[in-house]
Amino acid sequence: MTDKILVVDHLAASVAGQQVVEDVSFSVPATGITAVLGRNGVGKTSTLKGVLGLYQRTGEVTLAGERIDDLPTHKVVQRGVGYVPEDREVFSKLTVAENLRLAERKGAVTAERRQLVERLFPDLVERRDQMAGTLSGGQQQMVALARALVNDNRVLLVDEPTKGLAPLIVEQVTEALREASATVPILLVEQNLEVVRRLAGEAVVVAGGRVVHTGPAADLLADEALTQRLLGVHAETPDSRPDSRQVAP
Ligand SMILES: Nc1ncnc2c1ncn2[C@@H]1O[C@H](COP(=O)(O)OP(=O)(O)OP(=O)(O)O)[C@@H](O)[C@H]1O
Repeated sequence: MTDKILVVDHLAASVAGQQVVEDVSFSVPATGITAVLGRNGVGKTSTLKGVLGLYQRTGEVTLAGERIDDLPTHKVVQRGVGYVPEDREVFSKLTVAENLRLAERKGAVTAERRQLVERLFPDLVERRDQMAGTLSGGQQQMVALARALVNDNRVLLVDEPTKGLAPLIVEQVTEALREASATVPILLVEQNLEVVRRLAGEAVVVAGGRVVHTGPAADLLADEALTQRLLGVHAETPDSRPDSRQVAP
């Protein structure tokens, strides 16, 4: 029995003939939230896509002790890797309920998962018949999260869920992720360091397509010099405003 749900070993990924992940190794604990941090364009999203097989990759990826790097994306997903993409990718011409139904994997939806989604996102229950394209950005993010959470996954890969959202909605999404993380481990790409501070147990910092730091998120954020060097921002104080500390471009 391993305490790591996902192990990524010397992952390299390329797209359109360009190498976008050079050599990334890290592991995701079987509980809690692990944050992937780094400046813009360093390869955070590409790392998630490499794990999923959406980008051509080499290296080893192990899920609960089993290799998944030789599987096509749909099989990686079937094994229990949920994905919430950065741009949400809801089906805008379908209703909220239809978006959720399409995401349901045979045998992966349980009564507990449905209840969790309904508890976390009461607004979506009310809006179940509304076209997803007419929802606000925050509501669309909730649809994207709900689609991953309705299935009994072994790990979730969540890419910048608070990007572009108003502070109140950032708060709601943060709370939803916190509650969800009690039921499934999460690998979270996130630029808002206050959200990271509140959610993440571990942090993985990427620069130039490589991992340059791993360790407890709280230790990284408490180290002003290190945070400045790796992320280009000053470390936060507990009373810093949630929307004021983003990783520098
Ligand atoms: N489909 C693609 N075609 C061409 N280049 C790409 C593609 N996807 C990513 N890249 C390039 O790979 C590099 C890493 O991009 P990636 O989106 O993984 O970075 P990121 O760390 O997630 O950035 P951000 O924080 O801005 O979202 C960038 O230089 C980007 O331009």
